[in-house]
Amino acid sequence: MPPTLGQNQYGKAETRVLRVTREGAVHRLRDLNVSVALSGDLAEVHLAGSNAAVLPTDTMKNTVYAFAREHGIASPEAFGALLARHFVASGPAIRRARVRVEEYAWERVPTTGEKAHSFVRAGNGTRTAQVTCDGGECETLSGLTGVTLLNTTDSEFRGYLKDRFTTLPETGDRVLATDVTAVWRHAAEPADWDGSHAVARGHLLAAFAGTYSRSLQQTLFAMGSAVIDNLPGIDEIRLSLPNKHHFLVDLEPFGMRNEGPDGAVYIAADRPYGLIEATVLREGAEARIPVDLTNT
Ligand SMILES: O=c1[nH]c(=O)c2[nH]c(=O)[nH]c2[nH]1
Repeated sequence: MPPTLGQNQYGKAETRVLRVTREGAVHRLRDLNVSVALSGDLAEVHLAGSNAAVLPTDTMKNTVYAFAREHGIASPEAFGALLARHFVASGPAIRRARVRVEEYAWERVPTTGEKAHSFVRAGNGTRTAQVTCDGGECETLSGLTGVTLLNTTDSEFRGYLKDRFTTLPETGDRVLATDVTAVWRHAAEPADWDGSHAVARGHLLAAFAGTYSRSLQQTLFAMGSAVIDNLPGIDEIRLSLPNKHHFLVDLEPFGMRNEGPDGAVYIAADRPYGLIEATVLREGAEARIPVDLTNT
């Protein structure tokens, strides 16, 4: 029996687009990285070498730039939806279009006078969005990645299972640090995507800061719950939290005690790291965010 074709998709990955909007001397910008993936009835392309159903990926790239000029970029979600709706209708063979967007944030450099055209790249993570259109049905996911958080106290880890390979000492006071990747699903589309994202982000940060942590797992659930509890339009959130370990340095060889009310010195470990991942759902909601979406 000859081999058969399995799941396939194609598209243009990582089209970088900067949209500048000018209102006199006051400029605004949106800086995106857009990845398109189309799938459908594309067997003949792979099996017979017919390109009749293939919209070139080069055209997809051009469409991203042309849409940015023509429609502007209101938000990553709105721009992703414009593109996904366009591409899903691009040819009879295409059944599904998925558009992933990363947004790089810029802050204004404060300047004197009327001019407002200088920006500094904000270093607090990347906003993400994904719009998938299956025929006429579109679903939007929002999210963020690379938001680094750290608590210098209010974190303990003890009472865990121990076997003959366990060496980890129990601790009632440790550093808790992570790089947040989160993806959330909207049951109802917000009127203001940027506002909704800022509120969700704020609740994630506040819950990390405000939770007395007995484990990163517990903190994760508190962060996800804060979003579900405070944003009625969000039904599901998935979080991927690496445990960025900070171990107390052994300073005893130098006759020094490395703890006390005046602080301590930690090794900021790189690898390996714990990886804590979970989905938090509104009661009765369906789990639809793919488990590995937060890892790609
Ligand atoms: O918050 C934690 N959760 C774990 O599952 C775990 N495992 C571990 O070694 N340290 C930690 N910390």
